[in-house]
Amino acid sequence: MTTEATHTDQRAGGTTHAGLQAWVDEVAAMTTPDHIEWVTGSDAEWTRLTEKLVEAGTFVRLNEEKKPNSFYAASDPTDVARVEDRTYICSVDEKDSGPTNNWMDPNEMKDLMRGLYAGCMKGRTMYVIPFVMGHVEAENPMFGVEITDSEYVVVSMRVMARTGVNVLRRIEELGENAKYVPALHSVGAPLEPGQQDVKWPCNPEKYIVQFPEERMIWSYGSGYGGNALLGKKCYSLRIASVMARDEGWLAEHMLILKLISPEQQVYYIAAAFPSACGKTNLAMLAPTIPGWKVETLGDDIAWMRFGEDGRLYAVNPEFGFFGVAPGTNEHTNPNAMKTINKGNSVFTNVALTDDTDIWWEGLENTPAHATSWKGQDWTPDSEELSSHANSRYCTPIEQCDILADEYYDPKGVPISAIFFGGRRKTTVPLVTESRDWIHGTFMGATLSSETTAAATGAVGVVRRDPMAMLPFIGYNAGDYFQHWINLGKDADASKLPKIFYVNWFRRDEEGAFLWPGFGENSRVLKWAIERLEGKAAAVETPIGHVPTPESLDTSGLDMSDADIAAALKVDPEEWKAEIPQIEEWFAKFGDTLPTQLQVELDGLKARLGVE
Ligand SMILES: Nc1nc2c(ncn2[C@@H]2O[C@H](COP(=O)(O)OP(=O)(O)OP(=O)(O)O)[C@@H](O)[C@H]2O)c(=O)[nH]1
Ligand SMILES: O=C([O-])CC(=O)C(=O)O
Ligand SMILES: [Mn+2]
Repeated sequence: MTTEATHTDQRAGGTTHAGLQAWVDEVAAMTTPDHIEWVTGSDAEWTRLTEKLVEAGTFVRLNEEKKPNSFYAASDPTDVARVEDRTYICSVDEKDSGPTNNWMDPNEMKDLMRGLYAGCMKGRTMYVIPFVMGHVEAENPMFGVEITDSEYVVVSMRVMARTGVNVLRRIEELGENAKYVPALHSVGAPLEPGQQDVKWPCNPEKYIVQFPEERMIWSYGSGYGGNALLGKKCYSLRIASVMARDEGWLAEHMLILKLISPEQQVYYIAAAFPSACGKTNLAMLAPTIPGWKVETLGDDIAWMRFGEDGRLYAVNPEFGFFGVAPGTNEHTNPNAMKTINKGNSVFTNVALTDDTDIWWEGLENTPAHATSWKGQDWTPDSEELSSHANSRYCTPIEQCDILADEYYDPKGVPISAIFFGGRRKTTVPLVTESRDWIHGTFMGATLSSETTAAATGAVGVVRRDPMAMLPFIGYNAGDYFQHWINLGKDADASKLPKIFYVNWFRRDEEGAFLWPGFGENSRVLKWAIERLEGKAAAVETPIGHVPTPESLDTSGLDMSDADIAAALKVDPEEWKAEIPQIEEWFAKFGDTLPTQLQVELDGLKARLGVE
């Protein structure tokens, strides 16, 4: 045997876990890759794969001085965001996918996709990525194995999840008792012998499919973000939400932050905002109010279980940040900037500067010339944007200077407050406190937001996005609401997190944001904490408790009293206009809508004086 062949054999790897090996063999027989590699997670492997991506033109190595060990990628212009209309929950019973998900019979879907998968990895390498969401030392480690034919995915998965040989060894130790989510991914672009590859292989036909009963994921056609990094939305939200329903916990689209008061009191807060509505920014907040400090635990996903003390504990299952690039800068998110400047990151669909650094709209030091994400010359006078609105940085969480030590605790942190928030130009005030858990669940269930570029489709359209989970609930959303209510009912009410509804995005008549946001959002965190402590005043309104102008700390804030009042305003007329939309939304659920939510709606109508 030649040295080269030995080397290849080592890479080929394999596992002593019979079930896993059988699945890998079955997928290989179906997709017919040229090679199979078991991903180890070693540095040498990272170097080899990133070099391969550079050679293929998918990656450009960035300036070592500015972004060490970092890469720029531009995707195919048709493959830039999650594809919600191509995302399916293939439960056995259609009813279980509910009115908010696409559904197809699981057997029909498998037949269809087997047709697509047949030979789809021809000419490519099939990578097997053992990973764990959360801690490998957790009581029930949440394993997954992603099979993919994309090196970009392998490299990104290494940043976003704990991957590699240590995880595989743990799966093998647990043997057939090890539960793992099989997650199959292909870009759907086989290569004929001698055929030149493109920089960003993908297929115009895309399917992002969850099989909830089997805890299994099949993804085809896309190489980007939540479509392809299957540990993230597909597993940690869609599949995990089904596990959570069955086992009595919550898998949520939430950041987790640690707030430290000037008196050194510590509070943990979780917050759910729809995609591209401010989770990463709030998670890494640099408070503008003196003496307050924020540390980060997570920016996108929270798994929450009740602890023995009756409190709700949250862990972040991820290992990196997949953050929206545009708008990120030294002012809005200095902590993200520090994190990415340490390197070891992948930047997708941003602009490439002439000194091989990256740039995007909103970043400081606008270059006189750059190459846009579409590969075109770009100058500040260009009509087109340099970066796609859903361009992203993918960066290791451990590089974040303000990462809280508790991130490493598999038990998680006890949550004191949950924020729901959306992007609304009108109607929704800066912050509203719910009366109790059920009212808070109602706020979450009726959460609305303007659509963003994080998913394909129209941007800026107001839609209901319950708990910021509309694209991520892996089952019937009516049952999901009931699950939230049940968890509250079974808990000690005094230990439940308090629920708040926030909106950083209200506009004035000229269309400008009323609230400065970002670091100033610390003022809202402070008010919420003072409400928990019984220290801050509030006005009772038909929709809940909002701050009195005096109770919100506005010292040093450059904002007129009129603007503060406008940001906090509850306008009954605007809310009356909201009612038919909520009714239409609730009507979708038929008899799966929990009666408690109907009671909440009736109460709101009565308080607003709506018939
Ligand atoms: N006006 C305003 N914009 C904000 C604020 N916070 C975030 N944004 C902007 O909202 C966009 C998305 O913010 P992110 O924090 O990345 O959103 P996210 O919720 O983490 O998004 P996903 O990663 O898609 O789940 C960025 O362009 C931010 O600049 C805020 O307080 N005020
Ligand atoms: O999943 C993705 O592609 C990015 C993300 O966090 C979201 O859209 O919420
Ligand atoms: Mn997200």
